[in-house]
This record gives sequence, structure tokens and C-alpha cells, in this order.
Amino acid sequence: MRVDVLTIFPDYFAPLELSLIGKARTTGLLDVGVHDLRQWTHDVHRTVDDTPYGGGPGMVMRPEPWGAAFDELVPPDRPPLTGPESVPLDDRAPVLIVPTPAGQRFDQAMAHAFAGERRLIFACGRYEGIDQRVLEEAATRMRVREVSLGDYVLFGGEVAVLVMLEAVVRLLPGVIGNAESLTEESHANGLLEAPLYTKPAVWRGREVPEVLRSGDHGRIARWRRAQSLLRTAAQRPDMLASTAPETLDKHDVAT
Ligand SMILES: N#Cc1c(-c2ccc3ccn(Cc4ccncc4)c3c2)n[nH]c1N
Repeated sequence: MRVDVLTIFPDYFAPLELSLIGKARTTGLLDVGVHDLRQWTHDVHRTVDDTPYGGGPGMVMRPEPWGAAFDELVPPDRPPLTGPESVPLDDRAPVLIVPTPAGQRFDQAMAHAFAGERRLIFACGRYEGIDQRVLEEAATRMRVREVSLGDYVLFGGEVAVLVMLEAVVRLLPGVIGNAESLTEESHANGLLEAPLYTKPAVWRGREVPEVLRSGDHGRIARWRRAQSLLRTAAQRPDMLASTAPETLDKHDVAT
């Protein structure tokens, strides 16, 4: 997978050299380019923002640097449209992911969808956001996705890109050694994962549930399913709304 990140704070992405993402890059599973948007400015102050039309607080990111950056990263393969015409794009067009509080909520299903792409481009906005015409023009050659991490407000898109990139890259084949862990974790099956335990068997007077030390794999699987349903009901009842109703056997819940 090829990933390009456009930002005015490239240093935010130093962590991409670490851990599994760093390993994915060295093993060739992932190719990442981080680009300073200011390299597509031409004034002495390398200006990327201006005041909003219609008034209002803060500043808005100017369209010109973004347009020039996209021209270089994704050269138009047809004469640029000069108006608001839209063109159908097939799935060979790269996906442009624009973090914004006004976007669709990012979730595991979206992470899986992005993990299936050959190329992702992330546009990190700052200030109050990016001139909307940038997204409109980008949509003539990229599949544009406006995405939000959640219902709170950040200073810019960089942190959101780090989160989305980690969620996507860990789903790439070969990045996580034991692919089975991807099937057991929270949100993999629409539920939260069951509680986890490791040695010692007793810690500060608290024992690991006997069922997990029983060696009875069928019983352990039923217990984990029951615990997963109970935990989801307690922490995220909204997730249960989209799960088929399931009866719990009291023996399965016993520890
Ligand atoms: N994804 C995501 C986000 C953001 C986010 C993302 C990109 C930008 C660019 C600029 N800002 C600041 C801003 C913008 C608009 N209104 C207020 C502040 C951003 C916030 N905030 N909260 C999320 N879940």
C-alpha cells in the first residue's frame, strides 16, 4: 500500500518510523510519503491560510497549495474540469481521506475498506479547515472521503491521520504476525472483546477465572462469548442493536 500525507506539520508523523508501522515500511508492505504543504506555496511567507469569506472566526486554508500538491501527487489523467461537473470514478482512483469534525464517523468497517485500497492520500487540515473547493476539485480525480474520529474537536487532522493509519495498517496482511488476533479483538465481530488475563493465577488475592485454566476449549469459547455480550451490553448497548439477539446460558457465564 502507498500512503501520502499532506500536512503543514510533517514532524507529527515521526512516529510512523516506530513499531509495526515502521516494520511494515521496512518490509515493503507499506510505502509512506509525508509532504509539507508549504512546499507548494510561492510567497516569501509560505502562506497557506486566509480569512474566511462571509466572515467568522479563525482562518481557512487557501486552495492553491492543495491544488498544486494534488496536481503533483495525482496528475490529472484528463483535462481538468473548470466547473462543478462531477465524473464517475472507478476504484482505481486513489482515495483522498480528509479528517474533519464534519465527516462520517471512522470505524473498523471503514478501516477494513481503506485497508483494501492500493493507495491512500491523507489531507491534514488546520485552522478552521480547508476551502471546500479543494475537495470538490479533488473529487474529479480521487474518491474523496470526509472522515471524523468522533464528536469532539481537535486542532487539526494530523492526530486523526495517525489514528486512522494505525487502524488501517494493522489490518494489512503480514503486518500482525498472528492474524487470529484480528478476529478476536473488539469490533472485529461487532462486539467488545472478553476480559483478558495472564500469569500469575492469583494476584493480590484475585484469581484468574477457573474456566480459563480448565483447558476445556469449548467451555472457554462459550465463556468468552458470554463475557463479550455482557461487556458490550454494559459498555456499548448501541453495538448490540445491530447484533442478532442471543440467549445467555448461566453456565457459560460462570467463572
Ligand atoms: N477527524 C477529525 C476531527 C477533527 C479535526 C480534523 C481536521 C481539522 C482541521 C482543522 N481542525 C480544527 C477545527 C475544524 C473545524 N472546527 C473547529 C476546529 C480540524 C479538526 N476534530 N475532531 C475530529 N474528530
